[in-house]
Amino acid sequence: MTAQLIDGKKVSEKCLVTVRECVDARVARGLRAPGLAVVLVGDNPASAVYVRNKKAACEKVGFQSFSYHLPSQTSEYELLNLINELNNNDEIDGILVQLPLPQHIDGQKILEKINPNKDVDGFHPYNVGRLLVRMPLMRPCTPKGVMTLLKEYDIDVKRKKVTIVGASNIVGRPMMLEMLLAGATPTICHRFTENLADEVGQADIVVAAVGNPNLIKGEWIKQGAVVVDVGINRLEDGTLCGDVDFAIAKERAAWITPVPGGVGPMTIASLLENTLQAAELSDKK
Ligand SMILES: NC(=O)C1=CN([C@@H]2O[C@H](COP(=O)(O)OP(=O)(O)OC[C@H]3O[C@@H](n4cnc5c(N)ncnc54)[C@H](OP(=O)(O)O)[C@@H]3O)[C@@H](O)[C@H]2O)C=CC1
Ligand SMILES: Nc1nc(=O)c2c([nH]1)NC[C@@H]1CN(c3ccc(C(=O)N[C@@H](CCC(=O)O)C(=O)O)cc3)C=[N+]21
Ligand SMILES: [Mg+2]
Repeated sequence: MTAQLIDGKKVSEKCLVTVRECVDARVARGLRAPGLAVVLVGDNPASAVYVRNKKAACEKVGFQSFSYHLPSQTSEYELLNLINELNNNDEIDGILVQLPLPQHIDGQKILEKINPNKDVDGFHPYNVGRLLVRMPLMRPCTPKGVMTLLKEYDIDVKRKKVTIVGASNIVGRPMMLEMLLAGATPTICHRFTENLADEVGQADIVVAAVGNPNLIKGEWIKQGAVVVDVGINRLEDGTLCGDVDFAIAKERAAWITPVPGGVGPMTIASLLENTLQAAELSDKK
């Protein structure tokens, strides 16, 4: 079997058109365009690229974007103060603090300072808890993007065995909660999981989110499975690849996401959807 490609770039563009239409309709009704604040601390080159992409996406859909680029020696106190200002700024509907933060700043403390209604990343424990108890509000962007992508290709997750490899707060764990909410039976694997090959081999749907190129061998994939590769790894020659051995996996899977052009663009699309949702929430107040 040769897998069909899941085109995240194409689906993300469709999502952006929908967001754009909603923004135009808001503005026509005399409402503000949604505003997104992106905060970057330090000079991580990868982070700078992502922040640029987010800004460009904001412009495409007609959002107002606010950028804050702070030096790497910014104190935790100064960053908390900035977030306080952004929480109180009525032109700002969404706040995104780019991760990772420098070592001397407690990332969890920063995320908890963000007003949960403006937490468009969905990383605040309040929003994670809402997803856990089946009352999602702001849903973490990458897992939400994966669910949108599967839905767009009519890939039903209900009753399916889903193996998620990687258990981070920003991808693996919320991915598990999304799958559970959608009626799948998720298994989540991490560093201490024994027999990773067996866990992957039993899955109808595999979601890889580790950050280790080719950790997942193509031969592990069950015939006809769906492979969603969240991993983004930059190789020495400058090219990007995922966590799954794509060439072999695609000869076994029914569906597979490429890297780039798979989950990455969907993360940005979800971010814009969440920011629009946050603006709509604040209209009601
Ligand atoms: N496409 C997109 O939009 C996005 C892509 N990414 C990419 O996804 C990948 C994961 O990101 P993120 O979740 O932030 O990464 P983290 O490093 O925070 O988490 C990685 C997870 O993988 C687990 N892990 C590490 N080694 C192994 C192993 N050998 N076997 C099984 N599990 C292992 C870790 O386990 P433990 O918990 O035990 O340490 C951890 O749970 C990265 O490549 C990142 O660039 C991230 C965000 C968005
Ligand atoms: N607060 C916060 N929120 C995040 O959502 C967040 C973060 N911090 N820190 C870093 C990770 C990583 N991440 C990506 C987003 C888009 C692409 C993306 O658009 N990728 C494209 C191309 C990437 C490229 O060409 O470099 C693709 O896969 O096709 C990738 C990775 C969001 N993250
Ligand atoms: Mg994300």
